[in-house]
Amino acid sequence: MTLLEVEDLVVQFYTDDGVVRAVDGISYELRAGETLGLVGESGAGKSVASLALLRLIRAPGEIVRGEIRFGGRDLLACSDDELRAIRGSEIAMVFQDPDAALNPVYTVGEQIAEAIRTHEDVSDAEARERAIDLLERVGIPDAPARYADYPHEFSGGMQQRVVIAMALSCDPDLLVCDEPTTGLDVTVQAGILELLADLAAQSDTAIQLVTHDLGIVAELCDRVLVQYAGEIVERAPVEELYYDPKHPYTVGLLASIPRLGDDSERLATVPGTAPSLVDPPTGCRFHPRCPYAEESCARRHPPLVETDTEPSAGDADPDPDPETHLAACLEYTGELEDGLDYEVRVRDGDRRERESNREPNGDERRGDSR
Ligand SMILES: Nc1ncnc2c1ncn2[C@@H]1O[C@H](COP(=O)(O)OP(=O)(O)OP(=O)(O)O)[C@@H](O)[C@H]1O
Ligand code: NI
Repeated sequence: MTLLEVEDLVVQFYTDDGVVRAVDGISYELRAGETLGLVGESGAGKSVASLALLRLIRAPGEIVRGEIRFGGRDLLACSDDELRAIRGSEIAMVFQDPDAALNPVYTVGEQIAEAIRTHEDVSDAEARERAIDLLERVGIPDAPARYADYPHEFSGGMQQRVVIAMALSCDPDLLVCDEPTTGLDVTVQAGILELLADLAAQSDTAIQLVTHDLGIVAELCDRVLVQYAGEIVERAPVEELYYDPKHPYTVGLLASIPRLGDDSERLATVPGTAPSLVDPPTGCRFHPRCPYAEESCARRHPPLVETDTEPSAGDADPDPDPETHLAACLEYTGELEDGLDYEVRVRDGDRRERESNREPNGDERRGDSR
């Protein structure tokens, strides 16, 4: 069942340097209970896209256009009151900095209990009991005693657990996590990720997860969106993205040979720099950095299309199946003359090597890539 549907979302910031189109016409959907990863290098617009879901874009920024349908309502058309009711009860957010999400003058227990009472008519005693249950559920040892502690009495990792407990207090349908473990040390990260993985597996809560970390994506996500310069350039189920990436930018990100189910692996750095969002490159925004760019790439903006069908130069055909592998590259509209030529080597946990070769003219040898 489709839970969230984003259509043609555009977010701009009005700065001294000009109009920054941080999110430029993205469309995607999220089904109940699934975990969707949003990856891409710094400045691609991942956080802005996530904040826009709850209309949390502040001046000098603005949502210029688009639709965000959630459970049948258009969040961009809701009243502020309606939106406030949805925020925290149906959609909850977890950001990178737990410190900023917690109020230093109240105990963590009070804050969680308060979050519960905001959305539900329960007695103080019941709110307290539920808050303690939540603290236990997110792995805070000695929860009844820690209820009365203040945020500064917790470590960063424990604070993030508290934030997640608060986010879960109203059993949201959608949890938006933006770099939830960045800044925490590695062992603490592992604990938080395990918690999120449990949540993803055990509850009906859908998760939209923004991260730089491909190891995290491999571990937690069902599907992945790759964002580049405000646009989605590839969309695929997680295994397909790793074993059979279709967009040259994704191939660049994966160049570090990520290992599925293995330790975290940061995204590789793609040579060149992220383009200006004030005056992005013409045609394909990735073309100045793309090893396969041809003259047409500077002229024609590639639509996000299915990668497995016969190439056609038509416009994007919105496919109702979110599992379909999509990429925005002229290769898939049949407009690239020489085709893509890359090799993806992925070693999985068993150390078996899988290869996927792409040769000029789109003649693809896949080996045992599936
Ligand atoms: N408050 C703001 N004022 C002006 N421009 C902004 C503001 N917030 C974001 N932007 C612009 O939007 C672009 C996208 O920012 P965003 O934070 O979404 O990137 P990101 O993909 O989340 O990057 P990171 O991985 O570093 O978090 C930035 O490059 C910046 O130019
Ligand atoms: Ni961000």
